[in-house]
Amino acid sequence: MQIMKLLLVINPISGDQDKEPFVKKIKDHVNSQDELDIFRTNGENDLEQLREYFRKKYDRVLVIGGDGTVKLVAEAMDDSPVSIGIIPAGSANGLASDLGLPESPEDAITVALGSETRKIDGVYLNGELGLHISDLGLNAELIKEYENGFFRGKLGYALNSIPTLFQSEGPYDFTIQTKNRTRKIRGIMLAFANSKKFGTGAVVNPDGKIDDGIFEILVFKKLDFIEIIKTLQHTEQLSRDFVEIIPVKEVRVTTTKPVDFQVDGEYCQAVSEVRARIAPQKLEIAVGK
Ligand SMILES: Nc1ncnc2c1ncn2[C@@H]1O[C@H](COP(=O)(O)OP(=O)(O)OP(=O)(O)O)[C@@H](O)[C@H]1O
Repeated sequence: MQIMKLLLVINPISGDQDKEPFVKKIKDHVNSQDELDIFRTNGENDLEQLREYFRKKYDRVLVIGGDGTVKLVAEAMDDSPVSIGIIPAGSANGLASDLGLPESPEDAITVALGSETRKIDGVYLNGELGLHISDLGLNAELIKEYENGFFRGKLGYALNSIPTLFQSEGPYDFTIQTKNRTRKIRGIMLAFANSKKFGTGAVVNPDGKIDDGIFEILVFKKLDFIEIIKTLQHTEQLSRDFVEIIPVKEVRVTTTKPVDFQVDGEYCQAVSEVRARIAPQKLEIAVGK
């Protein structure tokens, strides 16, 4: 029998839930001869510490956390060819939901250790790797408030959202430069979307595919509750008065004043320029038994 070398990366605080029951289930699942290294994130110098782990060759990296933790692992492993198994345990889990990964811990562990894998694209944004959806404007403002707020988890996000929605500094004037064209569009938020839906399940980018070698620029022009409900129902075309969609491989977005910016649910800082380019087939994720 082949001995597997596994690295388990756990974010102890994501999604406000205890991860130890997951660890126990994983230990029950793997063979007793398998090597299992465990790293618990501390939120301070995780990237440097994880890079040390990747001096060793692993057969699979298992991640218990949200999108931010998957992104951390992807950055630490750089171009190492090992595939990642995701056990979703964040407040929103956008990437896992986009990939159709199971929500129940038992099924997620089976898939995370399974043999069916899928390659996905990444997007470099000002040199930082994003895997899911990053944005400038309203959603980044919400994430900033959430990170500064007292509550975590979905309820925390909702509670922190309310004041921000009324105090948002937008709309913003976005200048979007692609190879052949420069456009100026006013909106409350501009997203760089590598996939279809937000972690909440809202389908904001109906044509988005996480492995097609392109990403979409989405400019949301206004807060329109009817259109937001359509995104939750996944059915209808979204109106161009609500969102404008531009497929790109490379783009430069500038604003007249600094705008809050987030990558995969992690607040970065306010910026007035984002240069983004696709990184095709960047990561391999376990998606089936
Ligand atoms: N031990 C820790 N203490 C405090 N913060 C931590 C710790 N470990 C990781 N973090 C922080 O957790 C964040 C990443 O969380 P992650 O995105 O995985 O989960 P989440 O925010 O709950 O979920 P989601 O991104 O799906 O909404 C990073 O900002 C990281 O710095």
